[in-house]
Formats: sequence, C-alpha cells, structure tokens
Amino acid sequence: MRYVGASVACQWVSLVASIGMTLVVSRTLGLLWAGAAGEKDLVSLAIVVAVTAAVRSVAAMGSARMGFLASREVKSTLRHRIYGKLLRLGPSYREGVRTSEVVQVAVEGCDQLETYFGAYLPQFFYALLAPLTLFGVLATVNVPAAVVLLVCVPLIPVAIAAVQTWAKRLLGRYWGQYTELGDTFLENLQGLTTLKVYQSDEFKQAEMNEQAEKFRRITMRVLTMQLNSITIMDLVAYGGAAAGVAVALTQMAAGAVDLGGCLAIILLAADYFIPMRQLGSFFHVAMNGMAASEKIFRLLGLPEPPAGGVAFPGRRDVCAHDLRFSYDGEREVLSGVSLDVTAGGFVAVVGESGCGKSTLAALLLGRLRGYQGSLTVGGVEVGVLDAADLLAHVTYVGHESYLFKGTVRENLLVAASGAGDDELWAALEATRLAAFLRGEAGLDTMLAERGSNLSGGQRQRLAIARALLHATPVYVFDEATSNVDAESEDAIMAAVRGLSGRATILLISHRLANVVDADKIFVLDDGRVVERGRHDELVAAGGLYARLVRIQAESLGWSVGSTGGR
Ligand SMILES: Nc1ncnc2c1ncn2[C@@H]1O[C@H](COP(=O)(O)OP(=O)(O)OP(=O)(O)O)[C@@H](O)[C@H]1O
Repeated sequence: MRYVGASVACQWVSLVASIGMTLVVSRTLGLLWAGAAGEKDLVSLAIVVAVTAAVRSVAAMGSARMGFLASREVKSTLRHRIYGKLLRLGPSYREGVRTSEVVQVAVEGCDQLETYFGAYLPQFFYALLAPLTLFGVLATVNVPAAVVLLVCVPLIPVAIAAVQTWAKRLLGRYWGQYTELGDTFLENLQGLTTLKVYQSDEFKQAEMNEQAEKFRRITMRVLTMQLNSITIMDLVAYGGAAAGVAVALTQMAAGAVDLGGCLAIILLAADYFIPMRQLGSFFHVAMNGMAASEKIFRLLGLPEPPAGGVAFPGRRDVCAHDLRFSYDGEREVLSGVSLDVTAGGFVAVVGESGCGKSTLAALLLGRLRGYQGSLTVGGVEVGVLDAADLLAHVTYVGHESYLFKGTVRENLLVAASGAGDDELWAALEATRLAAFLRGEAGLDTMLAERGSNLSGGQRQRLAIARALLHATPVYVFDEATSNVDAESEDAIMAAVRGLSGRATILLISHRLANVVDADKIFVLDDGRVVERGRHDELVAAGGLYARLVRIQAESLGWSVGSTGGR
C-alpha cells in the first residue's frame, strides 16, 4: 500500500502540472486571440511548458518505479508463500494440487498479479482522485461544464461492474482450461518416450489438440469480452468528453465563459475520462490476475500436516497395530496390519505385488495420512509427529530416486552437507560406484537432469550412497535395489545390513534372497500380515513365503534355506 500510495501521488502531481500548463496555454491563446499577449506572456508560457514537461517526466518515472516496487513485493511475497506452503505440505502435496498447476500459478499466475498491484490498484485510486481534482479546477472556470463532465465519469465504472460477473465466470473457466492443458502437456512430455515406444503419440496429440482447441475457444471468448467492454468504455469516455465540449461551446456562445476558459474546458475534458478509461483496460488484466489469485489462495489454503507436532522420540522402534488404510475411503489396502521392528533391528516386509508394502512405507514416512489403528515410531504415533522432524529422522529409498542436475558431490551433499570427500567416497565404495566415478571426473562428475547420463543401476546406486550418508535412526528401503545388477546388489545389501544396530531398518523387497538375513520377515497378503518369522522358520512352515521362495529359487537358481546365496 505504501508503494501504491506513492504511485498515486506521483500521478496526481503529474495531473496538477498538466492542469496548470493547460490553463496557462488557454489563457495565452485567449490573449493572443484578443491581441493582448505581450512578450512576457510568451516567455512565461515557454517556462511553464518546460517545467511541466520536467515535472511530468519525473512523476511518470516515479509512478512506474513505485508500481514496479509494489508488484515486485507482491510477487516475491506470494512466491515465497507458495514455496513455503509446498515445503509444509511435503511429499503429499500431490494429493491436493497438480504439479503443473503449482508451476503455472507460481510463475504466470504471480506475473498476472503484477498488473493488479503495479497498475490496476494505483490507477483505481488515481481514477477517483483525477475527476474530482479537475472538477475543483474547472468549477472555477464554468460550473455547468464541470458538472456535466463529472456526471458522465461514473458511467465507466458502471460499465465495468456490468461485465464483472460475466468476466469473473469466464476467466475462472479460462484458468481451469489453462491448467488442465498444462497438466496434460506436462504428463505427455514426461511420458514422451513411452508414447513413442508404443506409437501412441498420435492419439495423445489428438487429445492435446482437442484440449488446445478448447483453450483457444475460451481465450477468444475472453478477448471478445475484453474488446466489447473496451468499446463500451471508449464510447462512454469520448461521448462524455464530447458532451463537455458541447456544453463549453454553448456556454461561450451564451457569454458565460471567455475563449481562454472554453479552451481550458475543451483541453481538459478528455483528462476527466482518461484515468477511468485506463482503469478499464487494466481491469481486464487485473481480473485475469484475480482469477489466478483464486487458484493461488486455494493452494495456500490446502490443509497442512499438523505443524509443530511432537518431536521425533529418542527411541527408534517401529510398531504397527491393527493398521488400516484406504486411498478412496472404500477399498482397504491395509486391513489390520500388525508388526514390530525393535530398535536397531533389520526387518523385511515381503509379499506379492499390490499387497500394500509401499503403502505401509508411505504411511511410515507421513507421505500418506489418515490411517486408522496405530503406527508408532519410538512409541509416538506417526500422525502426531512433526512432519519435518519425521523426514529428518527417517531415510527413504524407493526404486526410483531423484538426482539433480549438478555434480555427484552436490547430489551427495544434499544428504550430509558437512560430509568430507573421504566420507563421500566411502559411501560410493559401499555402493560400488567409486571405480566408475574415478574413471570419470570423480566427485565432480556432472549429472544431467534426473541423472539421465547414468545408467538406471548407477543412478540407483548413487541414490543409495546418498541415503547411507544421511545418518538417520530409521531407514526404509522400498525395492531400492530392484534395478541394480546382482553383484552390486550383494555389496549394497551388505552395506544396508551394516547399518542395522545403529539404525532400525525396514526392507521391502520382492527379491527374497535379500531378506534371508533379516531378524524378522513379515509376509503381507492382501493388506494383512499372514506370516512372520525368520527365513528358515517361514520356509519350514510351508506357507505363502515358502511358496514365493520356491518360485524364485526355481527361476533364479538359488537353494531354498540358503542365507544370501542366489
Ligand atoms: N495413489 C494410489 N491411489 C489409489 N490406490 C493406490 C494408490 N497407490 C497404490 N494403490 C493401491 O493400493 C494397493 C497396494 O499398493 P502398494 O503400492 O502398497 O503395493 P505394493 O505391495 O508395494 O506393490 P508392488 O510390490 O507392486 O510395489 C494396490 O492395490 C494399488 O492399486
């Protein structure tokens, strides 16, 4: 508001200078017409014109600068808030908003608000102030003309208000279409390789064309609406100015005003309307910003995980009791899971695809919320733990980890900012990546976006090295080695087992060779723990686990009952 006020003040100073100059010009022309103008009048006219030009240019620069500062502050504040909100929402942000929508509102949505705060708001106040100022001045010249002009000005806001409801609805739909198109575009771009592989890109292109066409149509409707309303505002503005001129001429004919006064009214008549007319133009862009701001405020209003929850406890045991969870509120994906992992223990969760293993991991990380029953770490319910604190104490490695564009060192330091090169190399040795990187540029080896210049297995080994550096009391490995070659997998599993004792480890793996050493194995089936025990006990029990082991042993050729052999 400070900057908006200053911007209005600059515009007003410029207007006053302009009025002063117009009055002097009109008076001098009147004198010239009457043949009464002396040299002194012409000199003072030249001085007034020069001073006015200087004042107006300084005021215009000041107003633009203030508008810029206002919009810069708003954009930066909003973007900080959006960023902070995403951090507070954590990995579960996708439950409430689509990624493309976040990008669109944070970038273009905030840019649209630039016009609202930088141009529309100052113009709004200036458009109220300018006609009143002009009225005050012209009333001293000729009251009827000043009144007629003042009365016509409010017709512009009336025209704006008339289209406002319609425009609001239309712009709401426009932004809906825009984010929908952005969403499809982002998804198709990310899946372009897959689409090419299956030659489905044409089908997706047709789908996108259809959405783009819908977006084109709504954009055209928005433009039509804007042009129509600008035409109406122009009619009012220039019609009003013409009415003022007509009154001025009539008044002069009636002898109520002299030539100088009549000229002053004619020259200033348009100034009554220009600010309102300008407001009308900004209004449409501002409305677009307002529609975007609705999306911004919806994002900022999304419910957050409880902040300032209970701090991560000193204990590290993990326990689930009668844990139930459903994604859609209907089908239970976990239907009463009970398991316990003692502090420093190495526990595995196995089961057929879709039985709920990753869901369990996501609940433990607080990535999914709204479970029933109990899931505790160190005796404290995960649901009441402080979300950031939980993530700082539980390291998760999934089957596909994110690597950032930058050096290997930068990617590793994400997990342990203070680690020295020796520690980084030790983690790389543990995941058998050191030899490869030594042949490249070592820790300074550059990674492309998502680590796309590494192989799938190398990416994953780097992600596991990063996790090993993140010294936390609890680790969750969810199919972390699924795309790693067998030899490296053995080395990595040895490093993972090496963590047990100082950290509690939950290992989710469909490769049963990895779990034979686990202190306890929980076998999930359709959202329930159906078996629990050590590898040998479960094999001896001859249940689901034994069946899964037999199937894998046959296909991979490792002997049932072996510990770690393949
Ligand atoms: N985001 C989701 N929305 C709705 N349902 C989901 C979602 N994610 C998973 N599911 C469902 O929950 C069930 C359990 O999925 P989950 O990913 O936990 O299985 P999993 O045991 O880890 O499988 P896999 O071994 O194949 O990774 C599946 O039936 C799946 O369809």
